[in-house]
Amino acid sequence: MSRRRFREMENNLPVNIHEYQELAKKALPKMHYDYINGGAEDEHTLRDNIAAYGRILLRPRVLVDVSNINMSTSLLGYDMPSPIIVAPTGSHKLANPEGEVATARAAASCNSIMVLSFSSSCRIEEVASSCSAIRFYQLYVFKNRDVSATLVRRAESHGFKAIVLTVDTPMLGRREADIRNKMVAPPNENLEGLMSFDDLDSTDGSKLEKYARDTLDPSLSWKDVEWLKSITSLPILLKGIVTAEDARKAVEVRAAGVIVSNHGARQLDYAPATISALEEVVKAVAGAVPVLVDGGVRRGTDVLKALALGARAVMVGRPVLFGLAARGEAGAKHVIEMLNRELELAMALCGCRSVAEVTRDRVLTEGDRLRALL
Ligand SMILES: Cc1cc2nc3c(=O)[nH]c(=O)nc-3n(C[C@H](O)[C@H](O)[C@H](O)COP(=O)(O)O)c2cc1C
Ligand SMILES: CCCCCCC(=O)C(=O)O
Repeated sequence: MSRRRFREMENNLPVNIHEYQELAKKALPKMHYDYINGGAEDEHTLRDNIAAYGRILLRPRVLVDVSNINMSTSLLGYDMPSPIIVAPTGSHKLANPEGEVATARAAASCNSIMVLSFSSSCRIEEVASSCSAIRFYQLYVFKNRDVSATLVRRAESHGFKAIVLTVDTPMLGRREADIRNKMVAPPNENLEGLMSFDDLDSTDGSKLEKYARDTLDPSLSWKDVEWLKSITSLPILLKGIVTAEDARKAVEVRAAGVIVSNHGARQLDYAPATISALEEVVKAVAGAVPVLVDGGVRRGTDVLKALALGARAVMVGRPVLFGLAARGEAGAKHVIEMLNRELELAMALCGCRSVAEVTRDRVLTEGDRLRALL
């Protein structure tokens, strides 16, 4: 590439996640963009996941020497240069033909942990051999438990370091854009030889929803965490918890971590925005295990707010897919880098030199403002 062309591209690089979203919308067929961007039913929670961050204000402290900012932290004993992790999202080949392999390389080049989705469009083995990095594997439990168990064993034997069990999806949420578009997901190559999907074509509506209805086990319950423990020695994080009651149960069943998530508002509409549910969960867990959060993180300041409310790390879903759709691996990498740089700046401007200094008093929540009026 000529130096001039390179400079042109550099000058036109998106400067924030919103611009990546615009580019992704232009780049993708409507069915695929709607699948990635959409939420369940009225999309109330989808809007609120983002809006709730906007209702939290920052309380910066000044005249702190911030010439060195250290964003590093650790999770399950693994050191991370920043608390930003790639959330599990299915079917990356919808965004880019290289799929999860490109995303894995992008995350690895930022030393960021990636959680590979059970609904990955690339094979576990292919992702594992594409680059070396710490990776976790997200699990759905199918009616046919052998299928899920086989994938867990494959992930474990290919070096994945933890299982993220998604607990908010006994059935797929009602995503009306997908129904209208008759959404078809690319084949999950990991399931080749394990199951067949003959009658999906007969469905008039979201084929993804039909596939989920046929496969996901709606009887999954707390006792099944024991089953999962019996088939893997990896630590298990539970993803999709938004209440103190369930957070306490997660600790009781000895989960290694809790992820406050509403599945990017794709499951139960009118579930709370995750940043509004975070503190309740953090208090209930009382330091027993790390608490992560995802949903609506679009800015470094959002990450800082989540850390201040007790999150050990945050996961980002759609932003990485927007980057991938817009510019492939380079775009996904740029998205992670941009969020890291924004977090660094937010920490400096708030007078926080390390994540340990991002304390509760750096944020003013809606609850704080209401309590101040009493
Ligand atoms: C296109 C898409 C696919 C997703 N696929 C999965 C999945 O396979 N497994 C899972 O546990 N969560 C899945 N999620 C939810 C994400 O892990 C995460 O909770 C959510 O994207 C966070 O919200 P954000 O997109 O606003 O960052 C998916 C989300 C999106 C947008
Ligand atoms: C096996 C069920 C399909 C899951 C589709 C991926 C997903 O979680 C999503 O939110 O979309």
